[in-house]
Amino acid sequence: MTSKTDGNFDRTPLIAGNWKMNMDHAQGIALLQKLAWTLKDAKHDFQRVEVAVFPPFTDLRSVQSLVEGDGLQIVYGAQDLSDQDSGAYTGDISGEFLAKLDCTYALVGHSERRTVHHESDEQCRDKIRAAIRHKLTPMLCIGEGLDERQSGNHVTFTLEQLRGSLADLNEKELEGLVVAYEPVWAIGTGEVAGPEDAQEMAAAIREELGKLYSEDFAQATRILYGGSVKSSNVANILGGSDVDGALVGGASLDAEEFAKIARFEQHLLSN
Ligand SMILES: O=C[C@H](O)COP(=O)(O)O
Repeated sequence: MTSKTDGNFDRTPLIAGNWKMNMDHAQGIALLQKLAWTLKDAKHDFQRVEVAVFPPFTDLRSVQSLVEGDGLQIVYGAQDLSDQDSGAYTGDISGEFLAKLDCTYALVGHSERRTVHHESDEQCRDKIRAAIRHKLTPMLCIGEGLDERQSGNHVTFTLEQLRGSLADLNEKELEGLVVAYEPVWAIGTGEVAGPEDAQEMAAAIREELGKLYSEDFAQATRILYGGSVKSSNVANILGGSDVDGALVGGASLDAEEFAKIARFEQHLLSN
């Protein structure tokens, strides 16, 4: 096991920006251009720390053109996908369409999908299946609400979501899976789980993946933390040995701030 402070990572860290329902396609292009310039100026090594953005569906074609046209190393994904591939599903978006737009990732089961749209673990599992069918890497989001946290039931609750969302899926299909732990009470609220909380849950998730699959799979799977991550707290949060990156909401809408988050190593090394 290597530690982050000696300059080595067990897994390639991933800093992901979820724009949520912000940024039309013109704004999205301006944001992505600024992010790319800022990271280029900082000589960011994308092989060392991967950077991804999750724009709204309507931005994805423009994002694809910019990334391809300018040869950017930033990757991108969709905020959701349908569990179906085509047909009479008004308003839904097929993984097939997302694959045509060269998306790398698809978020599945973000807490805002689970709460606002009442998505169940079973639906999340079907969406993961759909992502896999179209060679999109699923980023499964799980995490407890305030009640579970306050009652001390947060680990049990979150691991149940993990098991429910992965039920019947095998290790081979899930290769590359990313899990994002997002305590709902810390999303967009300014409340941040402490580094110990993030590490506690990431370690529990990894242990559970080891039980469900193999130890190799568990060790290879990246586990991110999400919830009010900023440049001022990212280094602490990512200090935990099982926390492999961040899923960033609000702070990803500011190119300079998000670039600083992606450059978290600078903070780690100066600590
Ligand atoms: O997908 C991102 C998470 O919901 C975190 O959002 P936030 O950074 O605005 O709290």
